[in-house]
Amino acid sequence: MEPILELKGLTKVYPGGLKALDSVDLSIRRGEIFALLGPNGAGKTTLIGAVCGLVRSSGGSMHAFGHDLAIDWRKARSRIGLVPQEMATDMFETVWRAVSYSRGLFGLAPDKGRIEEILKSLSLWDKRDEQIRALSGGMKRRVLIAKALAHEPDLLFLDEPTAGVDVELRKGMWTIIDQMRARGVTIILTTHYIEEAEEMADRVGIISKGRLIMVEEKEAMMAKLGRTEAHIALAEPLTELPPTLTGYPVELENDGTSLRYRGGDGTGKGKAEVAEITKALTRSGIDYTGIDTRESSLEDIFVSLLGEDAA
Ligand SMILES: Nc1ncnc2c1ncn2[C@@H]1O[C@H](COP(=O)(O)OP(=O)(O)OP(=O)(O)O)[C@@H](O)[C@H]1O
Repeated sequence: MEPILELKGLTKVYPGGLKALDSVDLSIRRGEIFALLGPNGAGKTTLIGAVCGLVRSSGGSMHAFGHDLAIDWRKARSRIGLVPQEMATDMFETVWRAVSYSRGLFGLAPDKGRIEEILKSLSLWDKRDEQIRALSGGMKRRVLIAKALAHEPDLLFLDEPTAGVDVELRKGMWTIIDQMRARGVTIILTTHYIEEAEEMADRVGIISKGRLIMVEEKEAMMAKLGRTEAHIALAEPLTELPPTLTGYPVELENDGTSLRYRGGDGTGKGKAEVAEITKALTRSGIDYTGIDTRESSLEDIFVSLLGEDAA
């Protein structure tokens, strides 16, 4: 299937010489949720801005829905929605007017029923006649989402949709994003909350210093780069490892009072090896009093990848 968005060699050099995007290649599939992860200043907002026409790219090409954005920008633009990080909307407008206006801006016929549906799904219906400035931060953010949904985009960018909102609202946002996906909207989100990518995304891209250093299916990334770490507390300290543990990635720690295992590949191999190790200990007559096993998270993977990139 043709990608919904295709970037090739996308580059942005800001006046002054800073290369915010360095030859980014990315294909987005129809209907997926793609999470773009990266530290502050990595280039996430610049990438979104380039696709949405807010930032002029310095090189490369962008195609959306088969249209070359450099030529047919208008045709593609009406199908792309953006929820920016910050409110750029009239604070004195009412919620209803702001959201209805967004629909009109894209040339769609007014549809009160659709606006009502959107406001209800975002729990903004009761606030429809309030001025935006009177809303809480979380509600303002939902107004931004409502505005972006009002013109029924097929491709939606969410730039840090849950930054600064409380945990409860964040979970509520995830539900809304899930509902959008169910309607067939393709979603690209940037986030600082790796938990959010772990929860929501089908694929994850990691960007650092303007370079897309990895793009993978989330599950594949976790399987490829995931690790198991286990600490086995020993009943009596050891001075050296028993021969039965030769070949396993284990070492003694805490003055020989525990064993540390670090290995596996995120597909369950680690847990299986830890079980073998405990059997080997029993065979060698070594007692243990507890095992603490932990699978690495997307966060661990992210940190280790960025560590490599920084080196
Ligand atoms: N208008 C601009 N002029 C010059 N440099 C800019 C401009 N906008 C962004 N930059 C720089 O480009 C780099 C990428 O910025 P960008 O906002 O795309 O990063 P980001 O990944 O979205 O960061 P954050 O997570 O903090 O939002 C940063 O070094 C930033 O300082």
